Amino acid sequence: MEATLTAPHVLQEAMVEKNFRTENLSIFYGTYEAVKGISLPFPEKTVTALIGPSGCGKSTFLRSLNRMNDEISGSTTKGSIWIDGVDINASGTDVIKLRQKIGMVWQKPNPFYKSIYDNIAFGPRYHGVKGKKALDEIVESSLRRAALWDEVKDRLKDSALALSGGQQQRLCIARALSVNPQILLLDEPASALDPVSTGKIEELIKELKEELRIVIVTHNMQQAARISDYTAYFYLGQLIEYGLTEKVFTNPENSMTQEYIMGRFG
Ligand SMILES: Nc1ncnc2c1ncn2[C@@H]1O[C@H](COP(=O)(O)OP(=O)(O)OP(=O)(O)O)[C@@H](O)[C@H]1O
Repeated sequence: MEATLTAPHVLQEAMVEKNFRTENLSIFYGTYEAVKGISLPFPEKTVTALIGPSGCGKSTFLRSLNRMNDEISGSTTKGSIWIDGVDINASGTDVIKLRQKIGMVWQKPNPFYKSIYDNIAFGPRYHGVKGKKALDEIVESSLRRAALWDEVKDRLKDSALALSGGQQQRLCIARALSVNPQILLLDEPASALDPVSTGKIEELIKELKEELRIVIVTHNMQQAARISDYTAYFYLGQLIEYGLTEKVFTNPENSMTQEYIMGRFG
């Protein structure tokens, strides 16, 4: 397999990107190596799309970036994830603080069984924010940043479960934003949504990247092409190709990437 074709070049970029990158990251389930020695940079103010056929390790890789994979029994990790000069895979990492810095939104909207307000206030309260005024401000600014404020400002005490699927997903993004993360991990955030809601999420991603780094797993090639700056193509746990999205989609270096993008397999 030509899988390592672009690896040296990626490694170089990963070394230049100091603040957020992986280095030879491997992730195992028992003895099965689901992610194989991947080095990837995530530059500031960019969206990086992770694409590839089902089972190639995209979600496993994404989850490892804020150590959510630790929660899966039998999962182990080798290699490094550098954030602000610190390897978060090292022992002694405060994972609660880490997940404050690196928020995650899942495929299926998962609001808490609480009011809209309390969904957003939950994280800040947990991290010690007290007082109605301070919380009110965070709730409003988070909902505004997630482009949901106008739709919910008159019903903040209603259950979050009364919102539509698309609204619930924007609520989950607002909840992630409420603790001021530097990085947002999105695992197929629009795959359960209708085209209008999907469009809103995509617009939101484009706006949010002005403030933070975003890594998104998507099966939707048009979506990856529309919203990402960089694309990484995974196959069987390996990084086959990485580069500027425009280049990967119009002139990929690897024939496997081309086949996948053209919809010939996967
Ligand atoms: N909890 C787990 N226990 C054991 N193996 C797992 C677990 N989760 C994932 N795997 C395996 O690891 C490999 C990568 O799975 P992963 O879900 O990361 O792929 P993916 O590219 O995100 O797939 P999809 O696009 O279908 O979501 C697969 O072979 C999968 O079966």
